[in-house]
Amino acid sequence: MAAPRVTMEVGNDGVAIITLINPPVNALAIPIVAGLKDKFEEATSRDDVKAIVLTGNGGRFSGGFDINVFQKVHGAGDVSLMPDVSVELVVNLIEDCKKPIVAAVEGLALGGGLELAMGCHARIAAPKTQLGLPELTLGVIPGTQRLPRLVGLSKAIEMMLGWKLGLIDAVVTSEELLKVSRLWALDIAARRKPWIRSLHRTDKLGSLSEAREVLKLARLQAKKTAPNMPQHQACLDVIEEGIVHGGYSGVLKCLLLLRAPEFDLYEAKVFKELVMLDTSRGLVHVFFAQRATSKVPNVTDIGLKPRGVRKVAVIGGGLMGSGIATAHILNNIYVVLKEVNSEYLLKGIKTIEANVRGLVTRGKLTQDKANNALKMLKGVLDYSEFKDVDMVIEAVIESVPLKQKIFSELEKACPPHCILATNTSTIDLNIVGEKTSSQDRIIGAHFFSPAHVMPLLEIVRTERTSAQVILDLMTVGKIIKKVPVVVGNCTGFAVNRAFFPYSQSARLLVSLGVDVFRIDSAIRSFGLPIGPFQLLDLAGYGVAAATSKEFDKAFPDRSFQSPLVDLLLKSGRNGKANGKGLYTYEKGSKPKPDPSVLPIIEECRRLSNIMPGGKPISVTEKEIVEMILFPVVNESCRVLEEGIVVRASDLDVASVLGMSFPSYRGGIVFWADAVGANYVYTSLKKWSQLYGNFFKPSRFLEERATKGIPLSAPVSSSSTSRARL
Ligand SMILES: C[C@H](O)CC(=O)SCCNC(=O)CCNC(=O)[C@H](O)C(C)(C)COP(=O)(O)OP(=O)(O)OC[C@H]1O[C@@H](n2cnc3c(N)ncnc32)[C@H](O)[C@@H]1OP(=O)(O)O
Repeated sequence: MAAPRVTMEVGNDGVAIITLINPPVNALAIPIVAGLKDKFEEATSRDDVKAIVLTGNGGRFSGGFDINVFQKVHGAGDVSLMPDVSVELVVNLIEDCKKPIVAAVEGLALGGGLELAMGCHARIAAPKTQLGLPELTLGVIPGTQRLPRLVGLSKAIEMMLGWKLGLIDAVVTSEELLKVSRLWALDIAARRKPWIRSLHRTDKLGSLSEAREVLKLARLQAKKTAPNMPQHQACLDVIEEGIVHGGYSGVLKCLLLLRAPEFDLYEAKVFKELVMLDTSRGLVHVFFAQRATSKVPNVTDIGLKPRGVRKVAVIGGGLMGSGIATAHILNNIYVVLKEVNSEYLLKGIKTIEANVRGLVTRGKLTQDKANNALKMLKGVLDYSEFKDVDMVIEAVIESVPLKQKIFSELEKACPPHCILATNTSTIDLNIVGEKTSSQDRIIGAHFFSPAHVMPLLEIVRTERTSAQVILDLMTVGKIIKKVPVVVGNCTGFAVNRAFFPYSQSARLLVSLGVDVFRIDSAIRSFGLPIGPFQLLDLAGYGVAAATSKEFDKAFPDRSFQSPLVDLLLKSGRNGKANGKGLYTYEKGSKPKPDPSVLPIIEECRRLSNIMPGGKPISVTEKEIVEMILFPVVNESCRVLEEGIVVRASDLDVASVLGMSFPSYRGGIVFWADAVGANYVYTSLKKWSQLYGNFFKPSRFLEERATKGIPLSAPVSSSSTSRARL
């Protein structure tokens, strides 16, 4: 790949076209920032240049500042590696330039890319250009000063915290983009169009008291939605600084935030809280980890091309099947939904319609798109439509004989190229396909509920699944906007396997005398959206009892058998499904802890009989979190050792997207390394002595902790002799 560079061409009309070239997204890498400075200086000083157009090569303006530099800053702990974009380039060379500059924007302008465009004196865009300030998702703040001045404070805050607006001067076709931008720049030079420096504008800001009111509401909102992410509040602080003291002061303060070590303690503190904080490290890690999942050795690097998947059959119209069907039709893939009788079929179709309507109600889908999606669905009761399907996803109940029967039938009903996928969350795929001779095209497509919303697709392969089939499913996964993570075949695969101790340790803590609702609250404060017991209510106790059995069977040496779920079921409770769980559920209000469940919990403790000396143990919130999550880290270590995932960061992505582990903590393995393998190991060892084998550290954890090797370091070939991948 050619080195990143910036080019400049001066036309006969006196317009200099400055082009960013750094495929695939024209990220603002250090040489690009330097190149931009050079070219703007040159264009400003050349007499034959009357006006300037800034654009990106290859149909994309810029994906923003080069995130690799963040990683370098985190690695070296040295913030001076960040080049100064905001003042030297955007303010001095672009915004304050003596010649008009127009941004010709196409494809995307994100983060620092959008900031460059906003520093220009006008912006012309091609249709469907994606504009955004995703910096908060990386733990840092965006340029905060120009956007409020260009579009107003409320809209700017909306966009920085995640939404859209209109800050473009004209939208033209791709073909006309450069032509119109050139003319626009010349019009500004000739004063036929206004020469606007966005940092000077105040007309959209409103009065100071209005601004303070908007900021107050935004702060409250950010406190609720992003409680553990300091960058949100910092972003609002810096906006306020610019509104009170002027745009330049705001920009300078942003700069101070980044360059804090040279400045006073306050800035140093804010700086530490943002750029160098674990929040940013975690989020940047997840960004790259997510992209790494699309690189699977011996699948994506052997020259295979994905085959098109146009028609998919889904077997089973229950919650999972209808969610899976919804995900496909929303992305233009034709779906045949098969059920065993018309009553179940109708129910499945109604669920799909409700899924689609729900997206329209929440403003996530237009009515037109919803109608088109529903046209892509056909319900059937037999296999006659299966003769030309490219993939089948079986999503029936977890019954081995039923799945085996279905796969034998599929072998006869489907064309030979058809991918045969199962959505099982626990059953060994070799057993599912045992009665067929199509093991090479049998694969796990493990969706997470609700399947049309949750972003993770766990792709489970066996030793016999062909690379082509894996690649095809990865490609479909991306088309239906999931993040596919390829994993090996074992009980629970990667996510449920690593997280089975999560609910078990929560129940163990209850048996040791810790309050159910305190446990949920500690886990929520840590950053998961709901605690293990609210999750239990949501999933339903039947599901919990069934999956617990699978794990008890597979891992009897380290499974904690709590009587809690059985006792709850016996008392007529089934969680959210019947409105009677550990929480009470009333329409329109949040679930509330149900005090009438306390006698059941007392009975559970009596039956477990594990409280030391018969008295509840005393633990801090931090200990609660650790006693629940360190066993998850421990099982993750086994997943890593057995080669169930390609790389440790795949488990990070899977934990974030499948279990809602907080992304700003970087995922389960990244977090464990941040806490320290040795601390995890010694804590587990201590608890295993006090409370038994459930906490016993795995061999892998012990070895890494005692040798001081990070858990995320690649597993050596000798220890992956039993590798599944
Ligand atoms: C000072 C400034 O205000 C601070 C900043 O600008 S911070 C940066 C803000 N920008 C962002 O957060 C954008 C991040 N990028 C994205 O969201 C998406 O990559 C995208 C929407 C630009 C493109 O998505 P898509 O087409 O699906 O391609 P995707 O696979 O994500 O990316 C393609 C490649 O570009 C890389 N890339 C994308 N954006 C990048 C960036 N800003 N810096 C460095 N590399 C980047 C990816 O890592 C990936 O590399 P790989 O092929 O080696 O894995």
